[in-house]
Amino acid sequence: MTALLTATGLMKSYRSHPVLDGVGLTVHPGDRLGILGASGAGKSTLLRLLLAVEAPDRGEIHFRDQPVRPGRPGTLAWFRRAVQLVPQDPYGSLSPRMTVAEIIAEPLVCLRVPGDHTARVRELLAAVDLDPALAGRRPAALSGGQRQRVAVARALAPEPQLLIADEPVSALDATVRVTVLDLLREASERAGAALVMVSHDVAAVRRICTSVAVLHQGRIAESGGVEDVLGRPGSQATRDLLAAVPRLPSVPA
Ligand SMILES: Nc1ncnc2c1ncn2[C@@H]1O[C@H](COP(=O)(O)OP(=O)(O)OP(=O)(O)O)[C@@H](O)[C@H]1O
Repeated sequence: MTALLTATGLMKSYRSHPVLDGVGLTVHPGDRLGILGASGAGKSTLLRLLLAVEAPDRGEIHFRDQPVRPGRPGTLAWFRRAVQLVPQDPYGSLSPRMTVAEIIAEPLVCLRVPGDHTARVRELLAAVDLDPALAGRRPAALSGGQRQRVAVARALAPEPQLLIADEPVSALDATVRVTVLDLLREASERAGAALVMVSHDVAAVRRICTSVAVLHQGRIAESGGVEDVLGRPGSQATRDLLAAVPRLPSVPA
């Protein structure tokens, strides 16, 4: 099967301090890959490279065999449509002046998708289990969980092939984390989009991901199927992460 996203030998240093040191990973259609790492492991840096907002010092990223490098505005329009971000903080990431409907339609407007987006917005509200009556509300009138559902709907709007989620539930109350995680899994599955989720939270990765790569001091310490890596950890980095995080209930059958 052709890979969706391939990263090989990614190196990145800031002021001669190496942050990523030869990172490689592959995402196939339908994968849900968790990138796990402690604070400072290089997760956010890797995410910026994968989103092509920053260039690696060395190494390459390909999306469906096409090279991806940040460059002149417009040159990556195809990639900007195919890969969408679900940001970490639903409080900071939604414009307070826009309505829910405007926020969800925003990528379609930015990507100059023609037509009236009302029907698509209604469909996306349903896809993330939000009441259509919320379409005219502004983010301040929503709960944290509802805001993150809006962020997921916005990311799904342009029918992406890959969602990249940056600690998508770390800013939410423990009580809504599980429902938003499950929603992310179900919505990405239904939309046929692969998922890469960056997290320090073993329980979140275990709950919704199919595979995992453990990032430690800028290198992949180990990677593989979620149950293989987290059930039989082969690195101290994974054992330390497992020791640090409380468990969430497992997914109902
Ligand atoms: N733009 C930058 N300039 C200088 N140093 C940076 C920059 N971005 C990241 N770093 C450094 O790179 C290292 C890894 O940071 P990064 O944010 O990628 O880790 P992380 O795994 O996402 O951590 P956290 O979970 O705490 O967000 C840190 O030591 C950080 O200080």
